[in-house]
Amino acid sequence: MSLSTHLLSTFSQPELIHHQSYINGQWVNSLSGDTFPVINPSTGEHLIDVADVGALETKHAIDAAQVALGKWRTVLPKERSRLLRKWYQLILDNQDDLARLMTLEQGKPFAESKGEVLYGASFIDWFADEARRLYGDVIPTFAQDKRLLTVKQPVGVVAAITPWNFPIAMITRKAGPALAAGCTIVIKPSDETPLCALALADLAQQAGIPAGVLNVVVGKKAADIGNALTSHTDVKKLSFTGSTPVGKLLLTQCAQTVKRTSMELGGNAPFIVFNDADVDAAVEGAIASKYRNAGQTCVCANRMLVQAGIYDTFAEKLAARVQQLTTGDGFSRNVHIGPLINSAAIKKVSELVNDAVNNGATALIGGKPATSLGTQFYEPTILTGVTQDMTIFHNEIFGPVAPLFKFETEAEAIEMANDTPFGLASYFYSQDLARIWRVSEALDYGMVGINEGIVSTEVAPFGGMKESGSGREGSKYGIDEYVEIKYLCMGGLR
Ligand SMILES: NC(=O)c1ccc[n+]([C@@H]2O[C@H](COP(=O)([O-])OP(=O)(O)OC[C@H]3O[C@@H](n4cnc5c(N)ncnc54)[C@H](O)[C@@H]3O)[C@@H](O)[C@H]2O)c1
Ligand SMILES: O=C[C@H](O)CS(=O)(=O)O
Repeated sequence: MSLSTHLLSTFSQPELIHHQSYINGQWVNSLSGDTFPVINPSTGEHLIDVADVGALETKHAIDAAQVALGKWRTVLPKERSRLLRKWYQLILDNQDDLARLMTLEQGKPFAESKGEVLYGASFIDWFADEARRLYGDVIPTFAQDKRLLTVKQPVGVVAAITPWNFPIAMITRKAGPALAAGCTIVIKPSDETPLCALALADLAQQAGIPAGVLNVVVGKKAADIGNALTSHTDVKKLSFTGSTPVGKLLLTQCAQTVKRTSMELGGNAPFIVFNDADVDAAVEGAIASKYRNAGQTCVCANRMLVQAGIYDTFAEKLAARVQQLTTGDGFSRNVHIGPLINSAAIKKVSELVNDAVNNGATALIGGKPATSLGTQFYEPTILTGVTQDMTIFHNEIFGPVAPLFKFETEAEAIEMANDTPFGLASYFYSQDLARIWRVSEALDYGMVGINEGIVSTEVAPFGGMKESGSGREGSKYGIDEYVEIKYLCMGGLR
C-alpha cells in the first residue's frame, strides 16, 4: 500500500517515497513477503506498508557492502569527496520533500523537520571536505637504518543502527564520515521512521554512489537484524545511536568478534541557572533546549537546577514563555510542539509526571496528556517543588516536561548535576567568569553549553561519557571512528 493520492500530491518528487529496502543498488522486498505499517504519530493515519526484512536480507546487504568495499576504498579521496558533495546538494534540493516525510512519520513541526534536513546535510558537506584530508604521519626514526610513518585506512564494512527522533541527521552523522573514509555501510533505521532513511538512499543512488557502498535495511525484527550485523565477521564497526539499554546489549554482541564501536546513547542533561545568570537568557535557552522535538532529543535539558535566589523569578518567566507554545499537528501553522512518537512514550512521560506530583511536586503548567488533540500529545509542562529522590530526577524524560529543582550552593549544584550514570550534554547560565571555568571543568559530561541551550553542530565533537556512550560524531574527530591507523616501519635502509 502506497501513500494516499492526496499525500502523494503534496510531494514535488513522490518517487523519493520507497517501501522496499535498498540493497546493492536495488530496491528489494522482504524474502518472506511480510510488510509492516508506518503510522503518522499525530493522526494515527496508516501512511504506507514497508517491506519487513530480516536477518537473511541483512546478510545480503553485508555481502554487497563487502564486495563494494574492494573498489570503494581505492576510489581517490577527491572522487569520494565529489560524490558526497553531489549527495549533499541533492539533499538540499529535496529539503521540502524530505521534511514532509519526516513530519509525516516522526511528527515534529515542519519547520523543525526542514531544520533537521539542513543539519543532517551539513554532516555530508563537512565530511566531503574531510575525505581529502586523511593525513598520516612521518615519525622521527629511532634507528639510522629505519624510516617510520603512519597511514589511515578505512576500517571496512560499517553497520549503523539509528533512532527515530532524528531520522535524517543520525544517519548522515554516520554515513558521511564512513563513506568519506572509504568504508561501506549497512544502515538499520528505526522501524518507526523508515521513509526518511530510504529517501536518503534514493538520493545517494542519484548522486552516483556505487551499488553496495550504502545499503538500508528496514524491518520490525530489530533484534534479528542486529544479531546479523553484530555477529558477521565482515562487519568491522558498529555505530549505534539509541537508548543506553540497547547500546549495552549491542556492545556485548559486538564483543564476540571484537568490533570497533561508537555509542551515542541516552542522556540526563542538567540545566543549571545560578543567581548571577541573565535570567531572561536562561529562560530562552531553556525553551530551546527543553521543548525542541517535543523534548525528544538526547541532549534536551532534563533537570532544571535553579539556585534559590532566582528560583521563583525563573519559574515565573519560564511559565510565561511556555504558555506561548502551541501544541498540535506538525503541519499546522505556528505549532511548536508535535506529538510524542508512540503510546509507550505518552505512558512513560505520564508516569514520571504523576510520580513527581504524587510525591509533592506541583504542575505549574500542563501536567497531563493533551487529549483534545489526540492520543499522542502531551501538554508542555513545568513542575516545581521537585526533589532529587523523585524518579523523574534519574530518568531521561523524552517529553515536553521541565522539572525545576532548587539548590543553594555551587557545590550542591555540581553534586546534583553529576548524580547520574549519564554524561552526554549539560548546560549552565552564569556571568561570573571564575565560576564558568570552575563549573565547566567540574561537570562530568561530553558537552557543556555555557549561557547556551543549543550546542549541536557538525563542526564540533558530539558525544558523551559514562553510560551516554563513547566516540565522537562530527568535527575533525568524527572520521577517526572509521579509520585504522597503520604504522609502517621501513628497515634495511643503510
Ligand atoms: N546520543 C545521541 O546522539 C542520541 C541521539 C538520538 C537518540 N538517542 C537516544 O535514543 C533513545 C531514543 O531512541 P529510540 O527509542 O529509537 O532508541 P532504541 O534504543 O529503542 O532504538 C534505537 C535503534 O535501535 C534499534 N534496536 C532496538 N532494539 C534492538 C536490538 N535488540 N538489536 C538491534 N537493534 C535494536 C531500534 O530499532 C532503533 O533502530 C533515547 O535514549 C535517546 O537519548 C541518543
Ligand atoms: O537526539 C539526539 C540528537 O543528536 C540531538 S541533536 O539534533 O544532535 O542536537
